Amino acid sequence: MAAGATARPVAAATGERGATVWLTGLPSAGKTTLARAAAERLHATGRRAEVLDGDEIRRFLSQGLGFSRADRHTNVQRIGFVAELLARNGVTALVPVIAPYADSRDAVRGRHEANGTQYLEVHVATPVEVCSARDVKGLYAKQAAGELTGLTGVDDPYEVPKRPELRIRTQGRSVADTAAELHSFLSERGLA
Ligand SMILES: Nc1ncnc2c1ncn2[C@@H]1O[C@H](COP(=O)(O)OS(=O)(=O)O)[C@@H](OP(=O)(O)O)[C@H]1O
Ligand SMILES: Nc1ncnc2c1ncn2[C@@H]1O[C@H](COP(=O)(O)OP(=O)(O)O)[C@@H](O)[C@H]1O
Repeated sequence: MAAGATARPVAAATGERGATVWLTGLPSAGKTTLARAAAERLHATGRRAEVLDGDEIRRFLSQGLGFSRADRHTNVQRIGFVAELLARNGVTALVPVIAPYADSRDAVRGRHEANGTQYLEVHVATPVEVCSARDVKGLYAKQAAGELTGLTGVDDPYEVPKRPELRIRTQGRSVADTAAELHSFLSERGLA
């Protein structure tokens, strides 16, 4: 039997539709906050959801990879592979990972489509000035101090998604407001 062919009936048996929901955006854009809020709301209604946290993945699945273009591509493909496995088994895989290159994101989308698995790209569209002011992990300050180079959106590329399924603006909005927008979007897609 072809690899993967055994997995699909599981989702059918539980009646749950899965999907990969990839939240792409700059560091401190709000990807993790929104992914966790979405998972919490899905869990509260008994839905199966997992957050594939970028930092955790880099610790376990992508240990040793850095932030070169090639390493970021490899990281994104690995995460995409795992997300698709979850999604095809009825789980909503929420992926708050920068994924700065359009061709990397498109390759992940392509594999989902080839497997008939729903893939939704959500651009967490927060301007770099706002991200830099939030600076959750102190990376923007480190870059400004010359202690870090290759920071996405500052001195490393971020290719803005041209046709995401959803673009969420977070500037000047509360987390509750943007989380509600994401939840409504998931509801419209039959995922919540
Ligand atoms: N140089 C550089 N550029 C961008 N990000 C950096 C860098 N160095 C460390 N970090 C931190 O790494 C976190 C995980 O990155 P990702 O795996 O999401 O990135 S990628 O998709 O592989 O580009 C990412 O997490 P988030 O802040 O949650 O986006 C950053 O905090
Ligand atoms: N409307 C909003 N949506 C999401 N995050 C917001 C919003 N407004 C402010 N924030 C804050 O921005 C920060 C985003 O951090 P985080 O979610 O870790 O970003 P990322 O995962 O993209 O690096 C959090 O401290 C969050 O509370």
